Amino acid sequence: MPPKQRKIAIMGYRSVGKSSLSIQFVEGQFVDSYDPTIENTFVKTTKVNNQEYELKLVDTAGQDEYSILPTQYSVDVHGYVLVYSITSPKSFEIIKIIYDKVLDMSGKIKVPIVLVGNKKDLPMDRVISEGEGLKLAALWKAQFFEASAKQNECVSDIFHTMVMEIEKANGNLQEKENNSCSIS
Ligand SMILES: Nc1nc2c(ncn2[C@@H]2O[C@H](COP(=O)(O)OP(=O)(O)OP(=O)(O)O)[C@@H](O)[C@H]2O)c(=O)[nH]1
Repeated sequence: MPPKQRKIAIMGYRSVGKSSLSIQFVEGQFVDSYDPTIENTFVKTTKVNNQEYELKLVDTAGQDEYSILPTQYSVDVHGYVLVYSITSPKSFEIIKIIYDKVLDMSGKIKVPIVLVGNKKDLPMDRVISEGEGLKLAALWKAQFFEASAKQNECVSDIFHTMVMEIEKANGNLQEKENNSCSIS
């Protein structure tokens, strides 16, 4: 069977680690420098539940409360990874605004979403508790992970779960992959 093609947009406030998560997943490395993204696309083939997928990741420019989402982010995007940093209260506020905008733009009541609290390798700087992330994800009925792009913790789980959420939304029920990262 040919790989199924799926497009995933990665969104969130500036500097939360959108590029780092994408690069860690696609290239298996972490670069400890900060280079603000304009927009980048990464492609990676991966297997989920014995099916090959060609994932196109759209690493977006960081959004803030004033950003107007380009309509291209609703065209043929199958799912959204919404990222905040556990070290940034602002990024947690902004992710709620982005969620509303994504839903508005899509015109649907539910779109496949995975919520990610990144930078969990910085416990001393933590300001957003796991419980707060979990509560927000429950409100959205979305899957939730805390992750570290730096330490490659739970990164591939994010994207595999995203694929399963997309399949679920398409009416293709999937068996849950065993994964120790999922918080519910
Ligand atoms: N400690 C730690 N630092 C991280 C992690 N992920 C990203 N960073 C750092 O945070 C900074 C921003 O990371 P980026 O991946 O560029 O963030 P971004 O969300 O793509 O930023 P924009 O392009 O401005 O939207 C960089 O200095 C990264 O090295 C992580 O999991 N842990």
